[in-house]
Amino acid sequence: MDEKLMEVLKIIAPGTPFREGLENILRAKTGALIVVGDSEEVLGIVDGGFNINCELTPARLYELAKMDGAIILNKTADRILIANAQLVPDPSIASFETGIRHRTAERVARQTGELIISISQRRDIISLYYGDSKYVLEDIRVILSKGNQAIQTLEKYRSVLDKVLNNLSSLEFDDLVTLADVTKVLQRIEMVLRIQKEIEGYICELGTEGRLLKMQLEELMANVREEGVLIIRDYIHEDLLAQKEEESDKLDEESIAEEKTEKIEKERDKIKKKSREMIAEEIIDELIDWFSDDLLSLSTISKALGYGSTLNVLDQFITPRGYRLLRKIPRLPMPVIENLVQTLGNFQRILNASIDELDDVEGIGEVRAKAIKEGLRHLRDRVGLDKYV
Ligand SMILES: Nc1ncnc2c1ncn2[C@@H]1O[C@H](COP(=O)(O)OP(=O)(O)OP(=O)(O)O)[C@@H](O)[C@H]1O
Repeated sequence: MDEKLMEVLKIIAPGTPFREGLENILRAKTGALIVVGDSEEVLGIVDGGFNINCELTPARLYELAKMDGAIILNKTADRILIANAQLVPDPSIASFETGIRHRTAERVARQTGELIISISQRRDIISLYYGDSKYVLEDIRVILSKGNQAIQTLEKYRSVLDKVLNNLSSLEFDDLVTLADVTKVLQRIEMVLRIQKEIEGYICELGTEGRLLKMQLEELMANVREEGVLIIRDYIHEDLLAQKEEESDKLDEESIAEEKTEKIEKERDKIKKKSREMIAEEIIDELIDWFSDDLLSLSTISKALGYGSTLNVLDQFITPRGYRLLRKIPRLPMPVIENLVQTLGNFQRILNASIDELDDVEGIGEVRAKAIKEGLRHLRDRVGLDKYV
């Protein structure tokens, strides 16, 4: 579902007075033609009508729809501005609709870029026209049942994802991860994110009726994206990271003056740390976009991480930097994790470091060093236990 449609659906979501008015018109079978927006383009093609300028209530909208002609609302659809208006769009604009009402709606949408709603008198449907697009509203019950089905699918996918994530953790502790393991987990994460997008579309269309679905979705999606981003940060190839950092550095140079004052250097450091996170975020979004046509293949994912895409590349062993597992240790802030990874290099070295070695890292004192050791031990035990659940 595209962003524009999401916006449009929010305006007429169930629970709003506007939607209630539309449903009343639909039931009464009077038909209607409603323009949402009073831009100059719209006013330029309005002929006649009564100026009303009152707050939109379901009853008022319903009563006014009994009159011939179109109703013009403000952009946020909470005021009725004009009723009984004749719309005169440019007749040379192509329209593929048959009835005059729908033809007018399509033409006005194309000409003005506003949202036009047409309710058919004979057929029980509400059609939305925005720009060059058209969307026919479905019955809420149908969308609810689609949404519930999607949630059930998501539940299954999520439980498989939890297993593969735990399996990855276990391999990471044993230093036995291959690129294939990493790409399989990312593939699973992308599947889950894709279903999430679909359900968000339903929630948007359902308005207040989608509350329960929204709560279920939030619970099921807890941490999924974050885990994906951390996995990418753990495994993105050094060369790709360096290349992407160089690209974003160039952009920064344009925005930060060239003076080498200490403050600016610090600022730069902050941007650099932030940009690493952003690089991972970008990759995860890229993967969702690619995913829309096809099941994302493991070699495509490995390529996105900066490794080759040949088959045997997937068999190679790789060691994570450690962001994801370290993030699970309570009260260990991200800047400290960043220092750990920068100083010690990778997860195995962090795992096997002595208290003294950990103590030497910036931001870590003896107490914290012990807490890290303890945290990693707990985590390892938990990962081992979860393997058998
Ligand atoms: N240019 C227009 N400006 C304002 N209102 C219009 C315009 N064209 C049609 N309408 C409204 O649409 C009503 C129905 O027109 P018509 O029966 O030709 O449409 P239709 O597309 O067949 O719609 P339906 O599916 O509801 O029958 C008109 O009575 C009028 O209120």
